[in-house]
Amino acid sequence: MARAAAKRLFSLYSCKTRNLFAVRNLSHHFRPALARRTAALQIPSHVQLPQRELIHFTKFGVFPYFRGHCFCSLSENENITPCATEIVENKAEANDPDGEELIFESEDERTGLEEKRSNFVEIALKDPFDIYKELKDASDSKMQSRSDWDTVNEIFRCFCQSGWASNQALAVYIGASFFPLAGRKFAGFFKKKCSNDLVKYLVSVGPGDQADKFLFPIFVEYCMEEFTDEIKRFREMVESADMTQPHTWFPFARAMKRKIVYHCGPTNSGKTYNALQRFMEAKKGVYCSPLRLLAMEVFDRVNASGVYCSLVTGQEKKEFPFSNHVACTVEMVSTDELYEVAVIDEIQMIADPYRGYAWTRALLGLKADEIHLCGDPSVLDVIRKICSDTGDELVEQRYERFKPLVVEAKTLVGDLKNVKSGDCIVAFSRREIFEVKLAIEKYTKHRCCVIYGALPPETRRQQASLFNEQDNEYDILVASDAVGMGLNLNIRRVVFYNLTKYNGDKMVPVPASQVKQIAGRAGRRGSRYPDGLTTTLHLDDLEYLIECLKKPFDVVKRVGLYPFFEQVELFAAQLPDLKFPKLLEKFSENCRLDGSYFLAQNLHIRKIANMLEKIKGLSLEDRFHFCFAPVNIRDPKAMFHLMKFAHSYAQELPVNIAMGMPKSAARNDAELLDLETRHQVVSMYLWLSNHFEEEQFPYVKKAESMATDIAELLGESLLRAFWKPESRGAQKPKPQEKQDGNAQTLKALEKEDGYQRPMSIIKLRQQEEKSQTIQKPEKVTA
Ligand SMILES: Nc1ncnc2c1ncn2[C@@H]1O[C@H](COP(=O)(O)OP(=O)(O)OP(=O)(O)O)[C@@H](O)[C@H]1O
Repeated sequence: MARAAAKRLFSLYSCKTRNLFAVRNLSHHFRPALARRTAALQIPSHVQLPQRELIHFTKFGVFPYFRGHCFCSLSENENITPCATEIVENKAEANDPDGEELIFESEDERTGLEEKRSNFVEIALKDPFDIYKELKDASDSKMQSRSDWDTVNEIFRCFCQSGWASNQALAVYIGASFFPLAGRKFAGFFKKKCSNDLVKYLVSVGPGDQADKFLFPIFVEYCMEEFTDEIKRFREMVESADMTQPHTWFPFARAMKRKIVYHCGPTNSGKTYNALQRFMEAKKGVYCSPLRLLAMEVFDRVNASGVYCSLVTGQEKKEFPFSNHVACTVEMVSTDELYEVAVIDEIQMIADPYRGYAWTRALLGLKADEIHLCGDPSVLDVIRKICSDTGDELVEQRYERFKPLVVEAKTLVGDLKNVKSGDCIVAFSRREIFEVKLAIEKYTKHRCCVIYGALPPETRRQQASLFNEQDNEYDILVASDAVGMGLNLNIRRVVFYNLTKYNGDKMVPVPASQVKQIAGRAGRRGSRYPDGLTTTLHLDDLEYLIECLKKPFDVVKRVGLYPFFEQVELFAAQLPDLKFPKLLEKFSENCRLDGSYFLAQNLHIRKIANMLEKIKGLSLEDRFHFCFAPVNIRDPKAMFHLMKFAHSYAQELPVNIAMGMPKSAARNDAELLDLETRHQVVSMYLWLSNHFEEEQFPYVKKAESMATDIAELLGESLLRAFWKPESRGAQKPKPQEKQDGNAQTLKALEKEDGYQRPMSIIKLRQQEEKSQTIQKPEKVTA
């Protein structure tokens, strides 16, 4: 009866938009306890502790805690105040139309428990606060039987190890690392003071979930009295890592009435063209690019059209006198300047796990009357949501491709001899790119230009213009996914050499959005090939290509966010003894985000932070900024130079490039790799000179000229490249070997009459999966 009454106390609502849980119909019995707890804790609303599923409602203790994204808070008059306006009834409510009853466990569980607890209803339903008070006031407990005592010990052992309780405890600011100790102290206190009835009740329940749920609210009462300092410290730490309202970080932008225009459509549909028209018309404008290369293209294009424009990237600043326009990389955009028009290109990259935060910062922080976003529709929903938070007006403009992309069903039937002038062969590793180039140049009359990510933008541009020009023999382009963005290319047909790539761990199919972006490079309005074609080398991959092209864009729900240095500094003040890498780790663990954001992946940053630990004399701010230097963390030579730069900087010595300049173009792949690394080192030097005190980087001019020379040498080397590729350091496994030990290597497939890639990896995977499912019954029979 009492239990039924207790259960009638609550019902859950969830907010469709924010997964919000709110409490209603609180009984008079429980309301004061609830109010007391929430008020004492001052639990803020709209919070999410990352990767944690937090507290729901404890069985009898009514804790207004949260799950998923948010939880509710109490207003001063003790009514439950939902944290969002749009409250929609959830499943629990549907089960319980009157909002009268909340089912906590299955019918069977409940019946079992009812029986088990029939003798202990009083204890089970008692306010945990009262139980705690009784324990506190009690004299030491009486002797219990050996077996009861063993059970109680086991119950507390389970409680202290309970992931559920540890997670729930976060909501009352008991950190995961402190929880086991707090649990043990609580166990000691409880066992010392508990009454016979309590012991009997616990023994009847036994170790496990039910006991944990019974003990937890009492544990909270205990902690709130015993560990006020620890709770305060943890709360302050969590609050200093609060990233729940990033739009409030930019009060000036919030004070403006901004108009956001979303140019939404596939590649090659004229989005950027239209946005740039507005940019050039404006009195003052900024263009934010995902790549240095694209910023350079826009810089050249806009200046060529008679509008003075400056260029700002991490590595260079080319300021045109009297220019009111600037083309920059998105990370470099100023949120202090006032602009009439801003363009943020490739806005879908706002969801990029590593760099997305830079787009978020630009979108939230730009002080521009008009902001033009260009990109595919995948992030449209989340942009709508962000605009509603910021109060900006959003205008959506839809685009279609000028001419549809046509899939060639014939494919190259596995033979690179079938390439034609104007083809771009796309492969997803450097090794494959050079293998393809080698094969094409060996078996056909065509010559190849090459574009991949490790090449400097200058070299990529040089290769692109060589390919675009008609009066030379370089009529084939072999490229990585780097071709998907930023270059104006006259591509007739995009041919996918394969459709899998290494993700740092294993070979995976290339995501559909990336396939679309790359395939979309074929055919360009106003170019030699206005109609675009795409196909695969291998017939087996065609199906996947068509599937990707047909697939609608995935809807992205969250965008990247990363703290500013000031936030990390504030957080560091709470944990003064922690080393920087540990600090970053702690921040990631404890930061709170609203449901529209995720914390950017910071593996790269943490790896550099770890290496910097060996260097003494760097301030926290220096360490933070060094971590963003553009370096390939898998290239030990480049990492070595970064450490050297940091070391000199910490010693307050002039930072020297300390690297020789190669005399000639590369004669083999090892030399080509070396040139790539050298360019990276010089580029890093330039980046550091732009981000740290200039006086400490006196060799900027030298670095600039080295960068130009190395880029030229790289270009020359690529034209001569007629060798087998080598690996850089610990390389990825060869795709075929990784997927199928029996598969022939690429080399073995070089046939006398042409060059064939081994069988499609996607096909191989499907075959493997099929054979596994066929084999399964055999295993069962065996
Ligand atoms: N109105 C126009 N007049 C002349 N040329 C145009 C026009 N619109 C677009 N173009 C040209 O068409 C090509 C594709 O346009 P644009 O780069 O703007 O497309 P996009 O949708 O932004 O594609 P992507 O996402 O690949 O950059 C460009 O070469 C551009 O100069």
